[in-house]
Amino acid sequence: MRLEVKDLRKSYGPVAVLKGVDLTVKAGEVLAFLGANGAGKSTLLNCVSGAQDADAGDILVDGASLRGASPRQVQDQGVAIIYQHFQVFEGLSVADNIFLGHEIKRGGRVDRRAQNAQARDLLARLGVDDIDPRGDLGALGVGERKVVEIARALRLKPKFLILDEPTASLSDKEAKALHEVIRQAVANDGIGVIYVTHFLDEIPKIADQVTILRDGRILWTRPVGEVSIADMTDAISPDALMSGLESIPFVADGPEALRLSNLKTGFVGPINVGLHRGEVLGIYGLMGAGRTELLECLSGAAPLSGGEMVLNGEKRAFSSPRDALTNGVALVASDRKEQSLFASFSAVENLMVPHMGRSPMPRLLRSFQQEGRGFERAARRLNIQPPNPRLQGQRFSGGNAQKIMVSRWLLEGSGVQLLLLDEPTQGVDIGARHELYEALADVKRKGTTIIVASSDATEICLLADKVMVLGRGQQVALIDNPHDEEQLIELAHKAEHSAEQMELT
Ligand SMILES: Nc1ncnc2c1ncn2[C@@H]1O[C@H](COP(=O)(O)OP(=O)(O)OP(=O)(O)O)[C@@H](O)[C@H]1O
Repeated sequence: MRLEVKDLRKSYGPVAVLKGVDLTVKAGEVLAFLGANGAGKSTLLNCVSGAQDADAGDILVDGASLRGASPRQVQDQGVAIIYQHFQVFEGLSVADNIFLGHEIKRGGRVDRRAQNAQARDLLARLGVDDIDPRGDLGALGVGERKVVEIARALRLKPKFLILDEPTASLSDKEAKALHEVIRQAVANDGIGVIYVTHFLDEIPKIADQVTILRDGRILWTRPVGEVSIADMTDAISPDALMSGLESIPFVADGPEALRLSNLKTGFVGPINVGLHRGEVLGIYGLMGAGRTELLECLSGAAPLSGGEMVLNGEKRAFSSPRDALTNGVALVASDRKEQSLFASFSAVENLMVPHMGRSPMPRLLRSFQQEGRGFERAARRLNIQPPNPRLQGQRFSGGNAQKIMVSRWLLEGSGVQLLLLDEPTQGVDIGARHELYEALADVKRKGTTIIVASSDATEICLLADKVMVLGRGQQVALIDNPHDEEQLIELAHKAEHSAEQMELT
């Protein structure tokens, strides 16, 4: 049994994105599907899943064509897709999520007992026995939520499963558990998997074959045992700057730029930390630990409910992100397509957001030429594709949208003194990730204080001068010059676990 993509082509207006793609996945095989931001991966997945129509070519499952099929028909033909953005719902039980849209009914009513029993069996087949099908999905961590999505997909007994960046916001430990679940699914049911990721380290752990999509065409497909991480990096991003990635030493100079004393917001706190100009604080914790909530409070998007924040010697509590921005504090949110990117604004307008409210000149009189040059510089620096300043924000691929969001605050004259970044490299390809680290190092050198939250312990150790570990809203550790990734992972998991125990007792 095989899923075949044959000479698939797709253009958006005059821009050809897929230029004749051929791809084969066999039953019982995991194919890692890799490519730089904007290479066309999502476009291909959307054509396969029926979400978009290809212009030419074919998609075959066991010889039967899927061209022109609706997403429902594609699902009925045995192809399931799990998107990066979660499509499970809090407020519903795990079993209700698994059976959503396909409820088991008895006498016209949902048979919860049968659903719970079948959900338990499904999870057990994946080697998972610690998720209660009756429990609310809201109580689960992100790794477990992904497992629930996989169980839901497998309930329809697909022949092929497509996973789009499934580990994007998972800790290393959660990713490992998810790999095990996928391996079980492949071993039990012989399904074929297409696995899209930007984390090259996980490829040898999960994939059998590796395919590289570059610029709308397949560059090569090879067995995983025959390629190194360097081969993959080079194929994805030939110009990537891979050497010289080192932490930049930080020397405290002058008074503190930021002091948080017993700060509380929602379930988070008390938080205590002091930072200087040019110092980088990493916030490490599992999803749900309170990282985003803390950043939102500092950026004026969520209220401060206790303690205080002192910025450059003045006590502050921002009433809105705009208020924060006026005072030199900016946040790049993790869900940029939802929260930060203006979908209908052009790329250059998105980039110029920090300057808009401040420019004394009316919009029409501002220098388009200057803005264009700013965009050109940012596009060159982070390889924003396509480098078209007039393209609407919503037309950029996920990773390129992220590059635009971060670039906003890296431009000269953005006036930012405290830069808050939530998962800044999520969805960003290997080459651009390194460019982004370099760009942040520049910002740091110029004296901007940075707080960066990430679920990637390696990234935290590389960027941060100091790391705060959060677990269920509590500050569980503050470590200077972090270098031990395992220690961070252990601390975060332990904090989560002991909080769970405390709740149970
Ligand atoms: N609706 C659209 N209109 C115009 N161009 C589009 C549209 N959707 C995508 N594109 C362009 O198609 C190209 C491929 O995008 P796609 O999302 O498939 O890339 P990707 O490989 O999934 O990238 P990423 O790793 O960043 O998610 C990009 O250059 C993008 O700007």
